[in-house]
Amino acid sequence: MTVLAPARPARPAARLRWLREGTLGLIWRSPQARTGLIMLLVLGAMGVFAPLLTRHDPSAGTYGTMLPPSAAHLLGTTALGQDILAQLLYGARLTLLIGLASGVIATLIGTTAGLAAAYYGGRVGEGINLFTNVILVLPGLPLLIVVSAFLSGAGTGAIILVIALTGWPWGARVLRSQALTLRDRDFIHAAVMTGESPARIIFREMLPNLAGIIAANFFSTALYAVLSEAALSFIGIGDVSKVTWGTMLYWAQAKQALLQGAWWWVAAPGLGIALLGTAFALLNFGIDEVSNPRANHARGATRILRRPGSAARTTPDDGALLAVNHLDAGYETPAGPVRAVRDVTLHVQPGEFVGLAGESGCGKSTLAFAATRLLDAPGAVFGGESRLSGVDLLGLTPEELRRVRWKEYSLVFQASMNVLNPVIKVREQVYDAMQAHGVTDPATLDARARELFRLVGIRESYLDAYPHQLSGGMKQRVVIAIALALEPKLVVMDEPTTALDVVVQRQILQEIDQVRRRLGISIIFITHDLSLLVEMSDRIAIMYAGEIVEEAPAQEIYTRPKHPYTQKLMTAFPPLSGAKERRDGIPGRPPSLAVELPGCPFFERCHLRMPGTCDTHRPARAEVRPGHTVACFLHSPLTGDADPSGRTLNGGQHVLASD
Ligand SMILES: Nc1ncnc2c1ncn2[C@@H]1O[C@H](COP(=O)(O)OP(=O)(O)OP(=O)(O)O)[C@@H](O)[C@H]1O
Repeated sequence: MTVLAPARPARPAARLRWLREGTLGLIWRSPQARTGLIMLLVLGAMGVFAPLLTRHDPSAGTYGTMLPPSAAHLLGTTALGQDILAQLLYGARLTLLIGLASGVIATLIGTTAGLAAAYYGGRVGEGINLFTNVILVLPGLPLLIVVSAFLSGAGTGAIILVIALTGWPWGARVLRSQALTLRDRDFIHAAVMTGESPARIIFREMLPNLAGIIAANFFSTALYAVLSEAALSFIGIGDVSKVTWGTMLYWAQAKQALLQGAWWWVAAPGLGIALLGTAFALLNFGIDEVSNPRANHARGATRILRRPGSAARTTPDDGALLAVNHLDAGYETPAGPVRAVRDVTLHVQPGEFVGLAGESGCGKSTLAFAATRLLDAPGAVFGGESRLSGVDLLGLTPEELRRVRWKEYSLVFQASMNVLNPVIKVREQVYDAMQAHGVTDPATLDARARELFRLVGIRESYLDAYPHQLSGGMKQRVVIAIALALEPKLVVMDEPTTALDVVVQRQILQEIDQVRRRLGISIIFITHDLSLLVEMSDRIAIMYAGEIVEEAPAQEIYTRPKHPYTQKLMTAFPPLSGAKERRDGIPGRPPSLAVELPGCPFFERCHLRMPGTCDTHRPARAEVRPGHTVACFLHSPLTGDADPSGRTLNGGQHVLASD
């Protein structure tokens, strides 16, 4: 018997980034964290190389007392005749040691407690959580003072321990809440089901995903430790015979430095602590930012990184509702840009149903998101334009975009049903989009919601249900109803029914088609299922490796596919009727979108390839019949010289070729 194992769910990208780039690599990418790291290294070097940087002994009181800064004593001297620069340099050692060691211990305790509380849940989890909360609500400084007083005379180690023992709960709380959301992710369920031990799941599966938060926690605890040490030393708790920046402040205060005008005695350690605190804070914020790039990225604010001159390559709209012209889009990665959409031109006429098909990873979703300005970081548009009713969406301000979005065009994704808020009635959620665009009359809202539900085939009574009372198919219909609420001119549907069973899928698709005809809206429908598209679409565009390699009316592509890739795709799906046949699929894999190819991207897998031509020149899209274009040298003759930029040979102009 063959046992089919379910595909292992993918681990989140955050983890992969930490594994690939490492902590230092990510720190270096954030200007804040980079500055913090450089400051920390400089302060650390001061401590390490103190004997080389000063010839004075920090403890020896052999100089004049309270001397102001001079060439002999750059930062002046103390009331006991010690050189302040020497104290500052040597003091950096213990100050940093206390900060870093306390940070390490507190981070270890906090990480273990937070992860264990989240992973075990139940009584164990609650117990750990309760203990964490108790420590957290105890006022920090008084607790530190009490514990330190008990341990007075126990030395630097005791100070480190005390600070670490009072500094871990905040990190534990943050980590617990992050780990709780992680615990419900598919890849953790899969790890549990495959029998991995709790320790392995916590440390191998969960921990790397939380590396960014843990690193940020570490630096915030180190900051807390430095400030706490300074505070404890300042009030005389701790070992004041040792030189730290905190004890320097203690002695300055004890000898009334400021009252006697010796400001330099206070300024030097004060500045040191401020710089060290700033370094830790910058590292904390910077790591938080790079480990969670979405946190600082406004939704819908797709980055437009057009190359100079790229917008000038406008193609006439030909009355199209949506005119995507020479669009270049993709992702900015540390290894360089991934060009997931390459010089794509696609026009959608009013009322038209355009299908977009192609293998997984060929750039269909990136095209849909970039054209509608919904591509989140690290995604970006590198060039081209996307015009809706003549207005370039890529040039709109966020406010202009907000007004257009949902009213002029809307989107439905594969997992759209998950966007429904489980604790808000469906009716409210249908009203939301309409209210955001100025429809506020309750009677109008109610009538429109009922009409929408009838349109997508759901009983009106479900308007007052909560999402959890609906099946997956019904929820997806609700989302489609919401997408239609303002009667947009265009709806982009990215595999909207893939998560549903085939019967429900077919019903929903038929309803979408009816609604489209009734309302006269245009639809871009993305799927891997070419046979489905042939049934539904007016026109189909086939994408491969970020490019549209063929585009034609649906029946034309079905009966006369020209591109070898389309031909292979057509035969990859079994027919609905007739004898059973073995399907071979398409051997090989699509090329990486991170590299530029000199020739046709399908060359390696093509059964009709022409070495010397297809691997060295880029085929232009040529019109082989009215409305049918193909990018293949079997149909578009090789003309002119190869373009070193790797673009089409004829600048994207369609060449007429014989059928
Ligand atoms: N955040 C990202 N960072 C880097 N590359 C990415 C990112 N997201 C997607 N990609 C790459 O962009 C390419 C296009 O992905 P896209 O999701 O647009 O393809 P698709 O055809 O819609 O695939 P599917 O049908 O599986 O959704 C893929 O090669 C993918 O590896």
